[in-house]
Amino acid sequence: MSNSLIFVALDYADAESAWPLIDQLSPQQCGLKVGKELFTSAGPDFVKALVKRGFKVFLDLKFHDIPNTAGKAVRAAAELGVWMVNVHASGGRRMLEAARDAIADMPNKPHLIAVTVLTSMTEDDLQEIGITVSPQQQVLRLAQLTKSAGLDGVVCSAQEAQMIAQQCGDGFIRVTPGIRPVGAEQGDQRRVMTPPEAAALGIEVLVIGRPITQASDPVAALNAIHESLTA
Ligand SMILES: O=c1ccn([C@@H]2O[C@H](COP(=O)(O)O)[C@@H](O)[C@H]2O)c(=O)[nH]1
Repeated sequence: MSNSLIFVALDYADAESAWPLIDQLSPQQCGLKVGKELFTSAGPDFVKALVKRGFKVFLDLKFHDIPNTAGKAVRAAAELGVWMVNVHASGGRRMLEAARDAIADMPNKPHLIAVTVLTSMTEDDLQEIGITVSPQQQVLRLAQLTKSAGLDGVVCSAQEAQMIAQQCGDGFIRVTPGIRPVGAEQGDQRRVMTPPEAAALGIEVLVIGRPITQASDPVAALNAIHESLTA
């Protein structure tokens, strides 16, 4: 049996388009990830409705701003009752610490994690923005910064998950998008892995969007992924 949680990335244009799938899901099957597109159109009340239904919600807004603004945004996100919120690690130590401090007094505070290197990015993409190390090296640098700033974990690709466990220790949450079942379209993702391979690494959270949401039968696609983890 796999210990990896699957979060379905609800990358829909609006709440109306997202509800038909949500209505067929249960909190025992998966968590739900709400990103920039759906949050911008559906807003905080939609997120609260998912929380009220008992789902673990990952509010994936990837805040990246000056420390004061990022901290206040993280606090506002946490007050929606979500399970996990995130910022970009490249915002730097003071921003990460401001985000951490902004929710420190909350009794049921969400997990606070930081994005390292987007799973869509390659070494060439990093070069173009002036980062002259490999994605792996940059992920490690940002994961170590995130850990030392007192956050709970990182978003990385599954390809870096083992290295992060070795360097940052058990209990540091690894959240991995870029998960693609065999035969699924890669799309814009570049650093990818299949669900069984990722689960075998003990990755805590697998984020899966289009392979589920764009399948002709999304619930069957999710069930097939679950079955592939235990096969
Ligand atoms: O590095 C990152 C950080 C976040 N994401 C998000 O995860 C999902 C992936 O969706 P797929 O359809 O399975 O590609 C999407 O919401 C991204 O915004 C990421 O892919 N990589």
